Amino acid sequence: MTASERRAAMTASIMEETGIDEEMIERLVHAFYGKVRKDPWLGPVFEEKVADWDLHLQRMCAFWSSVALMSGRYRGQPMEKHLRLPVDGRHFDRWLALFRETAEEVCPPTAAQHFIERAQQIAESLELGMAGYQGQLLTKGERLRRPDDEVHLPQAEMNKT
Ligand code: HEM
Repeated sequence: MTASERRAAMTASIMEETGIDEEMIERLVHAFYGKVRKDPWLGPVFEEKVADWDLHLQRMCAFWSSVALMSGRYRGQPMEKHLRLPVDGRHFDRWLALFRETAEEVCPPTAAQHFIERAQQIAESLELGMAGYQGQLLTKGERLRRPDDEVHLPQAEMNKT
């Protein structure tokens, strides 16, 4: 068996076990970013960076296909794209809450769980990487917290301070 045949076999077996296919990934990615764009914590951070939403959504479908189905469709450097964003652990919590909510709405339970577990692991590694970039070494379970004036806060949060 060649490497690409092995990969195809692996993808086929994950699809069979989880029920995930490219169409489900597309529905999940589109529904999730629909919520992200309306979210007061996350929406403005994305609007600032993403000029071409069709392209972003295509990349995110390829990314999730690679992560969830091991299809190898995505090639990129996600860490590099996040290091300088004005966010901290509060934004990651929000991102994960929206992702979990959407996965549970769009996917059957086994598939939702498959996506959520991977999202949690990647979110944790992005947060750790971002902390390192800010000069903070997080211990296990510790969260990245940055000064309020270095991150994007929703209007309601800013009024509290
Ligand atoms: C606080 C949470 C997050 C925020 C605010 C955020 C924001 C963004 C933004 C603004 C971009 C576009 C960057 C650009 O085009 O310059 C982006 C790209 C991306 N994000 Fe996130 N992100 C977050 C969490 C995550 C998580 C948890 C994952 C994975 C599970 C993820 C995966 C990606 C990927 C794969 C890209 C595309 C990189 C590329 O263009 O190749 N992000 N993100």
